[in-house]
Amino acid sequence: MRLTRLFLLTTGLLLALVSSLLLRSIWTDGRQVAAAELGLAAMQRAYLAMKVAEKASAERGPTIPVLNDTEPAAPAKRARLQEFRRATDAAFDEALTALADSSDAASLSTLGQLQKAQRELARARVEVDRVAALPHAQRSAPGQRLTRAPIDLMFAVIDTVLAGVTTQSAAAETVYPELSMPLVGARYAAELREYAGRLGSQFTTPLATGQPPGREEQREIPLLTGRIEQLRKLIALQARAGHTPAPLLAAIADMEAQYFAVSLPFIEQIAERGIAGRPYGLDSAEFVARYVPPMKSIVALRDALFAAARDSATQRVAEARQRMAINAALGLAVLCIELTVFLLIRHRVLLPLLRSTQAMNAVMRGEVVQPAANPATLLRTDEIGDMARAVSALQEATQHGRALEAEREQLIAQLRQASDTDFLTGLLNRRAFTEQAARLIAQARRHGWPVALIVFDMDHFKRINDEHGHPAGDAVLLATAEIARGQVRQGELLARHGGEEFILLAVGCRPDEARQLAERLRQALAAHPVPLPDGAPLRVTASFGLAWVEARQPVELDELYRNADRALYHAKSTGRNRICSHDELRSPTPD
Ligand SMILES: Nc1nc2c(ncn2[C@@H]2O[C@H](COP(=O)(O)OP(=O)(O)OP(=O)(O)O)[C@@H](O)[C@H]2O)c(=O)[nH]1
Repeated sequence: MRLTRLFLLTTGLLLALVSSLLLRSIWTDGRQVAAAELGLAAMQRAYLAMKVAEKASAERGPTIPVLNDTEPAAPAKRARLQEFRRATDAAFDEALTALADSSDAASLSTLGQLQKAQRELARARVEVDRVAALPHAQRSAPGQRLTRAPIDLMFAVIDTVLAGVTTQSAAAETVYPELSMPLVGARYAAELREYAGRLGSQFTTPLATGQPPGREEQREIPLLTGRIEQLRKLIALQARAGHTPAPLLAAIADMEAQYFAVSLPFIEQIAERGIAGRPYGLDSAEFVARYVPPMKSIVALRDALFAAARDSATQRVAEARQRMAINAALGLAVLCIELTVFLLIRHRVLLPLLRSTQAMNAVMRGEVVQPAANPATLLRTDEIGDMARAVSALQEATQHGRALEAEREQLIAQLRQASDTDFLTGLLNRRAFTEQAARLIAQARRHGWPVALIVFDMDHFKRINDEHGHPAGDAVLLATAEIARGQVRQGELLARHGGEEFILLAVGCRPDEARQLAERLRQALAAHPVPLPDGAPLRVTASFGLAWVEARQPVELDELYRNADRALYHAKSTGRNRICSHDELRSPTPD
């Protein structure tokens, strides 16, 4: 796998891992926040239901004086009762509205329970009003217990409301179990408030009538006192479990000081007197004035428990939100670092590596290449800088070597050409001619081609040198070479054979064509006077010796040359500026 790909892959995997861890953590915190918010909302609805219980319980306070009133329809007592009833109704309205706004199953169930309690309360109130309208003598007739029945109906209302409270509290605990402790405590406090109220209610009729408590009251009082003590212990247990905030401890201490240290002993004393048939020593109004206010400490404890639950949940929500924010920021930072590291490694390692590799490949292919690294990379002091410098040095050394090689080859070519070429005329020299002619003759031999050889020599050349000087002789040789080169065709080999003698080999050339070629050369030379260095034209001629072999005849260069040379000699000796062929030498001369 290529490094770039491997690096991309590992970076991607790392990113995926970090992102999934972060997302998981954010998702967990998000769920906790959502659960806490749901739990808080459910707890608030439970609190509203407890307020209903509190108000409906408090409504019994002004109900009992109205029921026991000696003077029916006493306006002040009636007005007070109406005021308490309105408070209960308002508490019902608030709780029912909140429950109706929430669509979960627990809220619907609690809504049903509170609506049932509302109907029960309506019936209880009707009963209260009916009994209160009866003549006093009828209401207070011993054994009739007419005033007790409506109060029992009101107790039933509280039981129904508390069932709703339990449903709603359980819902809050289910979605957010951390609320469990304070909510249970608050429920105990609400129950304690109710039972404390009921305990007080046992005495209002006996106190109003000055009678000892009836059989029913005597049975209820120890039951209620026992339940109250039980709730006290449960609340104390709740308070001892885990960390209890200072305001909560203060509320418990306040309840102990006000209700348990004062009100409860007071009520036990009243009960004792009543059961013993002794005078109570206070009327119903005085009893209410002493017994009811300390009960506020129980409600205060309930509210303190709610506040503790709310604070704890709110704090956890804030902590979870903070964690989410920190995790998101951390995640973003990790992503940025990952990306930066990736770009840095790509820019500082992978790209220089790639460029160096490309440079080395190009060097191997012998291509002209761009620099192996940019100037900044070459200045680096790390390993990549070392590598870039090494590759760059290799590149330079290779380029230098190549330049030397090219120079050497050029030199060899020049030397080869110089060794093959006649320095004066630029034609092939004798050695090169012999070499190349041997190859051509071998080729002609293989194919059975005819071959012709023409040897020509300048006439009276010594005289030219002698009369016009050696440079003039050189000029004549040069001009002769030029003229001859103009007559030569592809495949014909022309050379300066030595001194003022030239040689021309024509492969695939028949005898008649060879003679025509020699004639063209002779005429061309004769027709072109050579301009001497002093400017004067000089007419020059040459004599030609011609030899050949017919097609498919054995051919040897040496033999051909000997024949052509003899023919040339003959041409010289028979007048010069003429062509003589070897066959003429063989044929008998006319004279
Ligand atoms: N200028 C010059 N002269 C050369 C060169 N090579 C040979 N010669 C001269 O060519 C002359 C050849 O003379 P000869 O062999 O006597 O022949 P010739 O004078 O041409 O007489 P024929 O061949 O009989 O017509 C000599 O004087 C050589 O010195 C050369 O490269 N340059």
